[in-house]
Amino acid sequence: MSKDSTRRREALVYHAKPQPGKIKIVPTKKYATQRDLALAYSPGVAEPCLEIAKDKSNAYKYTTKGNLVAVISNGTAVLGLGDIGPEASKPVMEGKGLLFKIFADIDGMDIELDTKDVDKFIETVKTIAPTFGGINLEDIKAPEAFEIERRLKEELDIPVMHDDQHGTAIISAAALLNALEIAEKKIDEVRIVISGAGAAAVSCTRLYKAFGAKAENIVMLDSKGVIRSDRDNLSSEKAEFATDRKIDTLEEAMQDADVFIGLSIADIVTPEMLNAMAVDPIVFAMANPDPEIAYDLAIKTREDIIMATGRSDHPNQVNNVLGFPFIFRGALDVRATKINEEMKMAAVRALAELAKEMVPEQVNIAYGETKLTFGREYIIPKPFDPRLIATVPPAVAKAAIESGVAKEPIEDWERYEEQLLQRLGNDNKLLRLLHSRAKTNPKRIVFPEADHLDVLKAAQIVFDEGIGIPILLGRKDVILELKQELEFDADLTIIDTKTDDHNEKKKQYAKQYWELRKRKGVTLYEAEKKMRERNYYAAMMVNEGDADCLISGYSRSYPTVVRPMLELIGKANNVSKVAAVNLMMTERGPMFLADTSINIEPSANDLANIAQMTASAVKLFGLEPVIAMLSYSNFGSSEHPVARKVNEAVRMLHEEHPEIIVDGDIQTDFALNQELHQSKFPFSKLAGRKVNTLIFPSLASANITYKLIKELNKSESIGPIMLGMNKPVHVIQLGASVEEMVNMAAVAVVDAQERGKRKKKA
Ligand SMILES: NC(=O)C1=CN([C@@H]2O[C@H](COP(=O)(O)OP(=O)(O)OC[C@H]3O[C@@H](n4cnc5c(N)ncnc54)[C@H](OP(=O)(O)O)[C@@H]3O)[C@@H](O)[C@H]2O)C=CC1
Ligand SMILES: CC(=O)C(=O)O
Ligand SMILES: [Mg+2]
Repeated sequence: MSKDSTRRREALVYHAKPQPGKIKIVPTKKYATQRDLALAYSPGVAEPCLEIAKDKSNAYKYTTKGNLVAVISNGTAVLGLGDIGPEASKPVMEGKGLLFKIFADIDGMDIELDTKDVDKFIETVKTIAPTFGGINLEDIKAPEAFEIERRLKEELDIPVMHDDQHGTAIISAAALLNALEIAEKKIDEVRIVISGAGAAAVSCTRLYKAFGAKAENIVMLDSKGVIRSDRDNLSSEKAEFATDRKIDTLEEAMQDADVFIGLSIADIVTPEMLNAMAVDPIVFAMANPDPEIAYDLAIKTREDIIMATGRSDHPNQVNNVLGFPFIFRGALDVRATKINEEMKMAAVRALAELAKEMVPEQVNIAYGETKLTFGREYIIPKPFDPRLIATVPPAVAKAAIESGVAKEPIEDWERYEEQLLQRLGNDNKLLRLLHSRAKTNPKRIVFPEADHLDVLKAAQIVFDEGIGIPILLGRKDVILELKQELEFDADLTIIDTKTDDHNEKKKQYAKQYWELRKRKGVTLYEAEKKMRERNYYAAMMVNEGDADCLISGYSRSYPTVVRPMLELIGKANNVSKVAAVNLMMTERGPMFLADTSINIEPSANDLANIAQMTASAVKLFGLEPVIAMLSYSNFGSSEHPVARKVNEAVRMLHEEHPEIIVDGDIQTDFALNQELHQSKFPFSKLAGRKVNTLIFPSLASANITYKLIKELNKSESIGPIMLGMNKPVHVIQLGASVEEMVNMAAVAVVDAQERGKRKKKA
């Protein structure tokens, strides 16, 4: 199957499963008891109603209004797909809802209107506006988009922004300022070609002019060609950018141009046109999903190009996703009545400056880069940059206050920035980071249970996403049948360890296994029999370097899967006992829990080792471990051997590993509640820090806790991740979900990468 059709199928399944669409509404208040319900609804609900009736602004205090943004479209200019109708625009609008949430913790509600009539559109939005704190207009075609936005801005007292106009303008202006700096060109001197004269193009060009671009250096084109001043029937927006030059085509316009801005349609720029541009040409081909010229073709054509597209799969994504979440966040937080020019310019400057600062390692890891630095391939921050939330909204909010449109000015900026960072605490960026990191250097990964549908599905995702190259063990006929059913036609190694007796490797593995265990009562015949078992065969593959890593355990009990790993691969040289950690995605952020699976009653020494190994695992995820050694006691308050053992483990860790941030013995609530911790135990190494790792005094307590969190909170979890093994082998839970297996595969691949790096260094 071609890459395109795979992507198409993947996109459709993504939207359809496990439930149709991308967002849902969930309650934020308790609703367990009759009393809760009497507060949530009648009679209690009448009280906030009356307060709001007295003063409308109380809606911000008692309802979702202040954090709710409507994403409204009529589907007339959906991406670069054109007028495909309101229903067909819904996936894009839901997508914006998702982005609002994950990047800025704003609730974005999509609304699709079945009308092309400007007055009716405006009237409808005005009628529903009391519900919302802001209005994001989207994918409405020009020229209607201009009037709709202008009038709504005038008539509503909440921020209204047509994102295709201003979001795009803000991001592309920031990128343009930086690209010009790299090309050592001046904005008031460069010749700019704008392809497109719609909502996005007009607004972008206006903003470039506000930053100094000269009207006489600009040529704009629409579907009919160059917009010349002598052309008839130009709309007022097009007339604003009409040129006196006597040229008609894009080809002519591109001659000696310094900058090309594409906000039109796919594939209209040719290599010849790029070759006609001036030295160090700046090309922003922003049509979505396919740019005006494909990235690879452009790069191949001009070595000196500074190239950006609207897509996430190439360097320099100039896409309004970098803007709208953060611009609305800032506007909502000061209850701005508008998003004005000052706020837009502030966002441009904040974005442009951020690109020049040192990039945090977390961002390098997320994008599989060694070291992103300001330059041709990094002119604008990446959307997953965690600094955006603490940089752009404060800049926008400050500009709103200074320009007099903020109803609730912020006073404590430090506190505001802290609150902004906390908003991102519970998203699953850690998983994104893990997957991106795996994709930078995919490894050969054995799936010993590939004849199970879900395991094969996981292997398919691992392969399609570029996380790893699966090696499939199991009944060959079943695997082939399932592969066909899944339309998984990648050409992968399939090994049936039971029937494949001519397999030379199998004989070789049997011999090696026998060599390893012949003095432990194993005969060659038994060794040969063992190699018919997939988990033994798989472990042997990793041992012999025929695979880089393995995950198993979907269909077999934990001990059955762990045994061959321990027998054949064993623990690493510097480790006294292996252990296991589970990563849980909780409401307060990611939490690592150990030992959830291996050491039933760890000694003080074992606990210290577990903490140390867990600390290394936490670092694998790009986080700094802050470890609480849990107990039912606090800092020696109990003399019971269990409490004393934890206390002793902490003493050992402090002595032998002063670099690790760890303390205890400590009760769970004191460990997790920063204020409580600080007030009672200010001497603790954990005081003032957010604990992200919990080491339990026994397997029972760790295992019970992680399963409780998983079931009660429906938290996503990864693990148990094996710690201290000699090779990257990992065990999944019996009946693990496809997502869990894919995540574990990513862990195994990253684990293999890290070991590879360490080996190289040594
Ligand atoms: N990367 C990003 O963040 C963003 C990208 N975009 C992209 O920009 C494009 C336009 O969006 P938007 O402004 O909202 O849509 P509009 O419908 O408002 O504008 C489309 C414009 O493209 C022009 N056009 C069509 N064909 C050609 C052609 N062959 N040559 C030159 N111009 C042409 C149209 O001309 P005419 O006026 O004659 O009809 C019109 O002016 C889309 O591809 C969209 O995906 C938009 C917003 C953000
Ligand atoms: C990104 C966007 O808003 C568009 O292409 O329309
Ligand atoms: Mg759009």
